[in-house]
Amino acid sequence: MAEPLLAVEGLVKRFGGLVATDHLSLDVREGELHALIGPNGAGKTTFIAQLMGELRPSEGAIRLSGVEIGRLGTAARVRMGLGRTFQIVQLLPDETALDNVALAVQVRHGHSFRFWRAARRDASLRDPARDYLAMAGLAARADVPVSALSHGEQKQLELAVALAGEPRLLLLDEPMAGLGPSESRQMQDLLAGLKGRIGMLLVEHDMETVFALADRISVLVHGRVIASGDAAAIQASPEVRVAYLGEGDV
Ligand SMILES: Nc1ncnc2c1ncn2[C@@H]1O[C@H](COP(=O)(O)OP(=O)(O)OP(=O)(O)O)[C@@H](O)[C@H]1O
Repeated sequence: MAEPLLAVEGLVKRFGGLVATDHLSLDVREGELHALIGPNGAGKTTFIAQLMGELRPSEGAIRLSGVEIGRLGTAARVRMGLGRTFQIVQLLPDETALDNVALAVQVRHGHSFRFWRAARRDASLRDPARDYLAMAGLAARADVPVSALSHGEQKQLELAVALAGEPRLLLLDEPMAGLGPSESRQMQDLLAGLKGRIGMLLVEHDMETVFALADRISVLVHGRVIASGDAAAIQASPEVRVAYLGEGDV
């Protein structure tokens, strides 16, 4: 069988006596959207931080297309095709939407921030940046400063910035957080459009979104994956009902 895009095996993270990640194993296949759900404190943020190289695991392996990346720094992982969006938006508020994406294109090209002012008018950065904005549904808002964008548009812009890194695997940390119903629908459509092209690991509390989008869902409780399967299997799982979703809520 082909190597999955992401393979995590037996990952453990201890904080003193607390086991925040408890022998966690999961994989994401090429083009798959795999959702990770779990109650507050289950260890989702800690897991993403280990995938990105922001936290060093205590034990276990993380492989990207078969290559062990668990000891690499964040920048090296990004160069190998890892990308992420954040729970709380991390954008340059005074710059326009287009400038934020063009800067991400420039970083991927390996240029230093020092040349940013000169690069601002560089078509080789701005043309691809417009394409990423369009992929995130923001073509018409290119020249608007971030601070004047709605919260939903800022989340879309974060997606465009992440896409500018040309990730093979995109970690999405609560992309629906704080969005209204129509903004949520738009974000759902955008993510649905990326399926099949980019592997995605989606951490999300919004169950409607998770059940609508995910090819597979893994349920994390106290740092352990207690169930993994498609939406129907997760909704039918007695362990999930008891441990997480609450009897009768699904
Ligand atoms: N740096 C740290 N030192 C000690 N304990 C930590 C640290 N980071 C996280 N924890 C603990 O690890 C556990 C998992 O936390 P984590 O933030 O990963 O959960 P989560 O699933 O992301 O929660 P939420 O949905 O609220 O974001 C919690 O018990 C938390 O208190």
